[in-house]
Amino acid sequence: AACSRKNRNAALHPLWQSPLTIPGGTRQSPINIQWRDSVYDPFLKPLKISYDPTTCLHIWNNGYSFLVEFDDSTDRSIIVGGPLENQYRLKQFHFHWGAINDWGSEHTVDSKFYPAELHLVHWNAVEYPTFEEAVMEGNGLAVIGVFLKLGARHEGLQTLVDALPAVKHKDTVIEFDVFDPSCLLPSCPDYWTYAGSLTTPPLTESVTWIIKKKPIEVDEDQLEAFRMLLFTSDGEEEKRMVDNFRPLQPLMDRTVRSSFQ
Ligand SMILES: COc1ccc(/C(C)=C/C(=O)O)cc1
Ligand SMILES: [Zn+2]
Repeated sequence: AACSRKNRNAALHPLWQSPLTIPGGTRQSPINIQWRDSVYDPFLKPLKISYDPTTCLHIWNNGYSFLVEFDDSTDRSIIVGGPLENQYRLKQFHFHWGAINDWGSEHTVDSKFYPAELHLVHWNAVEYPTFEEAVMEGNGLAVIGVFLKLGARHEGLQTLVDALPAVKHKDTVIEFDVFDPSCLLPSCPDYWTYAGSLTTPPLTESVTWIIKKKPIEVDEDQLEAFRMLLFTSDGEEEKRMVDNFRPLQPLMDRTVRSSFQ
């Protein structure tokens, strides 16, 4: 008799209709960073960041977040050092945030959520010819994560916030041709680093994560500006773009290293 195949649907994430867990995944992101379990690595170098503000191109609402995308055809905006063996080119940055200030970040520190998290996505253009190919390789990407906490207004972020109404709907783009993302980094050099993955499809295990220890401060109006964006296209029933973060993933056989004692 034909064997009956139990049709067990893997849990699907409401946002992307894609599996929450990657079969065979051993290095998925995000994770909780347990401060006392992180291991100080004295051989970690300082992270060197050099961005050329004129490589900024545009802001795009891709229906999941808003991406600020950069011209990555040359090595004008790069990071090097830290845990990285090569230099990596800046491709885009984006954020994850909640409907309210109690949650929104993807990573947590000692199980604490921040209201939002910035991801600066870089790729290994030394070893791979295109971003798309780097996305598929274990050392293909390096993402700097910066936590956002509620506090003083962030003047550098405000120029970005002022442009958001122009990309309210999914698949809208606005030219944004001068911006220096280093203004969004905390001055403290301390970071954690671990081997992980993308947190949206294709969820590939290609990311060296560099999570800054110190958050930056933004004010309530700036977080509210994120929350007035829409997941939906113009003309569709409006769905506010909020809670666009992936659930925490198991640490499995990984150690989080710290650049500080
Ligand atoms: C090739 O298609 C891609 C889609 C998304 C991404 C990223 C950078 C996802 C994430 O930020 O988690 C990369 C490639
Ligand atoms: Zn992200």
